[in-house]
Amino acid sequence: MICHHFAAGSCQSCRHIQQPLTEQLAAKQSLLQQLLAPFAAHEWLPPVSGPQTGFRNKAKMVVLGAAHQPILGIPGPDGEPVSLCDCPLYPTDMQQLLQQLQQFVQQAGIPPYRIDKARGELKFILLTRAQVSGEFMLRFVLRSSEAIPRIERQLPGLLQAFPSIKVVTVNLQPVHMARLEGEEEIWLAGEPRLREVFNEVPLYIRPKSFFQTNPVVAAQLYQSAREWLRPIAPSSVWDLFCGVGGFGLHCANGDIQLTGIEIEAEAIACARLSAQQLGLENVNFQALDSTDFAAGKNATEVPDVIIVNPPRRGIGNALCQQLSDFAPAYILYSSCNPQTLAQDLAAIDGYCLQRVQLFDMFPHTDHFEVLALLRRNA
Ligand SMILES: C[S@@+](CC[C@H](N)C(=O)[O-])C[C@H]1O[C@@H](n2cnc3c(N)ncnc32)[C@H](O)[C@@H]1O
Ligand code: SF4
Repeated sequence: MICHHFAAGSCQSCRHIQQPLTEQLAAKQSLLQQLLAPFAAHEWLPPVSGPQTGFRNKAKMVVLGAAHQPILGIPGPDGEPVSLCDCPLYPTDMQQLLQQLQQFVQQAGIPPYRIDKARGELKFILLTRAQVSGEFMLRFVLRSSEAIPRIERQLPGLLQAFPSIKVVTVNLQPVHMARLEGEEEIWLAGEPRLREVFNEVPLYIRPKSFFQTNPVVAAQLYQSAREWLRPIAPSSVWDLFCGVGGFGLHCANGDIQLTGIEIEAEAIACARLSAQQLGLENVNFQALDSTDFAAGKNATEVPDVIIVNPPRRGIGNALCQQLSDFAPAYILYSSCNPQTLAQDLAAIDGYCLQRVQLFDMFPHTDHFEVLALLRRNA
């Protein structure tokens, strides 16, 4: 695939973009097979991939340049700002809105934050798109509340030009060089959350909750989890690191007792709303640390299936030990990091690797998602 930013050397985020997708997939599959070789999987399903372009639903733009000429993108290799509003990973309507937002910042006269001088106001613009509707959630990450009146003055014009913007917030990040977002989120306009739908399951995106960034592939991942668990017919399921509930809600039906555990309270609020809309009553979503939750349970409370979908660091030794002790009939592990997946599999005792499938959630990069089903040894 061609990306003129990559070809010019101004953005190198997609290391493999010039390689055909089939070759990229073959390399990922081969690495995964190598890492999981010690576990002798019974069944390897073929990799799942989605479109090569326009697949990403989330843009995190650094705001660079000056107030009279802001640029949304990244600092280039020579330190000069590079506008990534036309990055081909985003759908066309999202690219158009990013262009418009670049103008919006200029018209509102909001000075971009300068890391070198620790001066200015606007640090990032975060834009998320719902695939089902083409609606957007727009967030401004600011150093302070000083620029909010300027945003509010220009906002009605923007919302009129782009009625598909449904949620607008400001996130305050007063700390210099700190992580992307701060604690405080201020709602400016529209609705409290963005609605997405995968496989007829409503899912909600709120400012601070994690959401999968490749909707086409994520929908297939959740659907596969649902299909893999169907013949097992569990009566109870835990979904640990559940986020807004995608895995658990896909597997739930009126008969399954579902418990979802996630550290972010906003994500749990979304999961509860989805469950309510699906009319599911046997569900219990709680904002807790997964390891602490498991530590508070005893062997009589263990479900038939435990789903885990941790961040890149994996589930860690303590939770691996707890899973080994609990010994549920099945563990369904969805991982975005095959290295920590392999470490965790080695630390879980008493299981065989029944099925594995690669989901190419992050084309053109080294990253991918893996779904692995573990069955308790007889
Ligand atoms: C890879 S995301 C998966 C989310 C969800 N399963 C999905 O499909 O969207 C990992 C999630 O784990 C949550 N998380 C991180 N550390 C956690 C912890 N110690 N206990 C529970 N959840 C945690 C994050 O907030 C994030 O939502
Ligand atoms: S992130 Fe976008 S602009 Fe950068 S290399 Fe990838 S496709 Fe090109």
